[in-house]
Amino acid sequence: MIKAIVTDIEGTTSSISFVKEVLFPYAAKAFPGFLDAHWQDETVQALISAAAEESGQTLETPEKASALFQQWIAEDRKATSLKALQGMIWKQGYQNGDYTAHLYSDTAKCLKQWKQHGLDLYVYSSGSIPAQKLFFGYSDEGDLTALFSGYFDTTSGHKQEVQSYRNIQADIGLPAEQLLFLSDVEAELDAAAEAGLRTIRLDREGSQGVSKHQVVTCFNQIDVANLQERPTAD
Ligand SMILES: CSCCC(=O)C(=O)COP(=O)(O)O
Ligand SMILES: [Mg+2]
Repeated sequence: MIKAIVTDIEGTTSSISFVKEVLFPYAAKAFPGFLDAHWQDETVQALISAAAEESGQTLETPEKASALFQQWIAEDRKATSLKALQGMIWKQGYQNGDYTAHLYSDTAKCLKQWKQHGLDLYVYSSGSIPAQKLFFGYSDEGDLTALFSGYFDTTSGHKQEVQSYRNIQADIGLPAEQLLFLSDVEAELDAAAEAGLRTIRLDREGSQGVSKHQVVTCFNQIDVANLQERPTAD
């Protein structure tokens, strides 16, 4: 039996456009001011050092660092340092009421039903864990953080790598075949399946074509009461 669900955010619980057209531009615009104000903070400096190492650049001024992060945002780079800094910047936007996090109309209802059915719920996103908590804490449907038993980000590994799902499975502490991973990205689902997880692809627009995985267009189509485990290969 499936005992826990691990869900992606962008394209799965929530629209890609909210992330790309609201969150990313907000962070890009706020980066220069944020880095000016927090340049001496120990945590920020550690993240700048990580970004300098990853990029091979010397980031000795807030201006140089801002330029790099703005380039990475434009490229949708999933760098852990960028994601941590974005999370810090988005906090202010959520707290000011500049936006709430988009959820598809079925998301909150189904997450609540699945939880009520006895399933443990987890998030796995490239957004940092603090950013994920803000996302579900300030969602269109209010604070949903109580529904989740845990959160995973790129500190568990990148989403298209098999080892990331092995790490997550070990942290959750359930056999891989009792975990269901939901995502809109085929390569993420392939990696999760290779680690032994059950997978379902979300095709929210109904336009993504063929998949090796079960495909649904909304969470309502996932019948958790009848979800079979992935057969174990032996
Ligand atoms: C925590 S919301 C912002 C998500 C984000 O930064 C991102 O890059 C989207 O990644 P996902 O793994 O959810 O597709
Ligand atoms: Mg996604």
